[in-house]
Amino acid sequence: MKLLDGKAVSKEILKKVKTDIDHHIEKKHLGYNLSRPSIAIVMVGENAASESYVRGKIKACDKAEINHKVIRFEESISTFELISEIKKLNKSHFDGFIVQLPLPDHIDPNSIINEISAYKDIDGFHPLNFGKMALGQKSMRPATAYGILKLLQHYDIQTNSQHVVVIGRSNIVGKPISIMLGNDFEVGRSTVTSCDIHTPKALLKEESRKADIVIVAVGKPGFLTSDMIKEGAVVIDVGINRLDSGKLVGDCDFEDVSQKASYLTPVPGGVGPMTIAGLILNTYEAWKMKNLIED
Ligand SMILES: Nc1nc2c(c(=O)[nH]1)N[C@@H](CN(C=O)c1ccc(C(=O)N[C@@H](CCC(=O)O)C(=O)O)cc1)CN2
Ligand SMILES: [Mg+2]
Repeated sequence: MKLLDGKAVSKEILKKVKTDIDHHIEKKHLGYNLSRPSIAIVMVGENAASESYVRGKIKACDKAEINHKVIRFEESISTFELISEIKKLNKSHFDGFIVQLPLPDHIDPNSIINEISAYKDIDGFHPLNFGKMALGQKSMRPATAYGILKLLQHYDIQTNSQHVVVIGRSNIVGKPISIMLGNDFEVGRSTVTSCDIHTPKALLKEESRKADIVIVAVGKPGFLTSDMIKEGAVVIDVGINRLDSGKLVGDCDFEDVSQKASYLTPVPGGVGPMTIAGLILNTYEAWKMKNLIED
């Protein structure tokens, strides 16, 4: 079994984004002195896990030399007030921004995401970007799904004509990765089966045991076991679960699944860092779009 080292691949991507930005700035696109990209990260209330992920995003911005600002609001902010802050950010100098999820229970995330300018939506969650992504058009793409594609590509793992089983259908991971792998692109053209936590276990197992690639994103430690995969399957573990002991684990029974899988993402150090790489790639896209830089 080979580990898919998301930490190392992410590092490589950040380095490349930095040098690509340097290159555009040195070239003085259209005769202008371009400023480096700058982004804002909106955080509402307090959430220890979100704090940790945002620290990761800040570190990544520093590595790629992307300017960043964290904007914090009280847990008690109303939907209306938050939307008015989003409208300000839409008109701001920032090339892009995100609203860190989850939001407090009294705020419907869709009502916020729908207000973000699609041009500044570096999470790729706005319906316009999601729709473009689904249609196979150029767009900002949901970062985790984008990161997974980059990881598969880095390790030369074929997706063409492969049977992929995705377990989980969240808007931020399961749904977009199912669509992207089903699209008609080189990293795509898969036969995708979409399952979730409600799929009867016997049916799920019947499907997942046929899969060349299993992507699990259900948020349940130990959910995927070796009897649910075929020998040599590629397993992408999107789960990030903190046990009472403080240990971070994914959705796979790691020891068990590693006996049978050909490739497996560790947790931590697998998909998590690739999510951040996806965000940085989207930032670079948004910056190029704003400055009319073509590829
Ligand atoms: N606005 C968004 N909110 C959320 C997203 C998102 O893409 N946009 N995704 C997740 C959380 N997430 C990014 O925000 C995220 C999760 C995990 C990691 C990561 O690097 N994990 C590390 C471990 C980190 C730790 O020790 O706590 C790893 O797996 O190695 C990065 C980003 C939900 N919200
Ligand atoms: Mg097959």
